Amino acid sequence: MNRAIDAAGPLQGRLSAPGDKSISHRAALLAAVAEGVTTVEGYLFADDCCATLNAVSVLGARVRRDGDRLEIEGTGGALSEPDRELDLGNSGTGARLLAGLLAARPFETVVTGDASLRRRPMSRIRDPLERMGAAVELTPPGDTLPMRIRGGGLEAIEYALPVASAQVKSCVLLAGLFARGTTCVLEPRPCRDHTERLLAYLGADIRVDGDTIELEGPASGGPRLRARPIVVPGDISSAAFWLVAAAARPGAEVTIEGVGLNPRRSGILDVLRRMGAEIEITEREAEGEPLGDILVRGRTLNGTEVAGAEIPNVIDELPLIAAAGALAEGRTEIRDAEELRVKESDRISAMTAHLRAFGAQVDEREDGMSIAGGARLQTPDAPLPGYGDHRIAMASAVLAAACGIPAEIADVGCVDTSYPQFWEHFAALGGSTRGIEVNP
Ligand SMILES: O=C(O)C1=C[C@@H](OP(=O)(O)O)[C@@H](O)[C@H](O)C1
Ligand SMILES: C=C(OP(=O)(O)O)C(=O)O
Repeated sequence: MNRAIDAAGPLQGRLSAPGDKSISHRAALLAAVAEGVTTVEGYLFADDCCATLNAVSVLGARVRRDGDRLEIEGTGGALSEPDRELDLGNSGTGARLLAGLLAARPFETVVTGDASLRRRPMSRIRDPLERMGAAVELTPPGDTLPMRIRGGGLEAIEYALPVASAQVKSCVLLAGLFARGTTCVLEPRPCRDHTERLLAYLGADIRVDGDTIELEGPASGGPRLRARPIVVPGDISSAAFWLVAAAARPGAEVTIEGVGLNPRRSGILDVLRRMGAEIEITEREAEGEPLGDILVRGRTLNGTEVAGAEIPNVIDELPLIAAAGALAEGRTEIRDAEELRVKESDRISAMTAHLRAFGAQVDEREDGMSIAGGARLQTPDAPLPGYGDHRIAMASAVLAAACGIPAEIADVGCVDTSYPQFWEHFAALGGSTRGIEVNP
């Protein structure tokens, strides 16, 4: 299915962001090894997080869904041997975090995923898990999925992350929950800390001091995570689509309610403010992760630079920041973002191609791109490929909405990976889009 975005006026209105994808994965995984029944409100029922739920239920956690509410009866750590391969679909987070839990179990599991996930690098989790004592076999030649893990008998390690990746950090911590001794992880740059927060909330013995995280393994037997209710905030990475669509278009005014404002995730607000966006935040009372409503009024934006320590904070918003750069006056530089090349698609080359199709001038670099703003954007000559990558498809839809010109995005099914209500929300804010059946 393709999607046509019609020319329309500036977006207006308010809506609630869907549940946070990163926190939903962690809620499912930690509840599965906790003692007792965890209730989860606001879980993201999108393809990625449903794949994680499915995996934990195959591993013996009891999962019940009642409307938007989820109940997960934990195994207390004793995940059971699965009777089939675990397919994490498109989800890097699901596959890499789950591997941390499987590394602790004395049986063999095969973890696989869709064609995109089977291209993504997995040696980054194999290396620390093997040092802890698990046997992890990846598929040659690229050390990718399918991955065969045989775990058990883990020893804690001290691990300096070679890449600033919250997935690798979390994988090591989840294994460390079951390892003998104190697991210590050092981050080269701050990346999202939802795992640390949730572990602390569920009673793990975890300490964070600057760039160092220490986690105690079980004193005896299993971990002592105790089920407690989890409320998942709205996903700032999903809210960001509307924030950018509104910020870059004079006349737009959009409020996104209930958005998670974890300081390691909210860099998109800093970037947009640097570009001149008008943003007002109303914080809300919340336990756990900080939360608030975000109001954005549209203006003409200016270019900016995004690099260094800011990159992990905005890693999933970079396609959108590139789109904002094409809409801004002046130059936008994105550097130190080579990780984008190993996401669901090569997001540097995908966004370069899309922005050029809209008429923007872009220099592609190995670790980012340089975008000359101020170009007169136009309708692309042909439907833009979605590259099977939800963020690319949605960022390009937003670019069309923000400049008010028609465009067609191909194969938009990938949007369900993280944001199944995306088109509905687009319409709720006054956008006009149409599904187009494409004959095979
Ligand atoms: O831990 C997480 O939930 C995530 C970490 C990031 O990946 P990396 O750890 O590969 O940087 C991010 O891109 C992904 O969407 C979610
Ligand atoms: C990179 C992403 O997710 P994952 O790594 O979990 O596939 C994303 O959602 O942009």
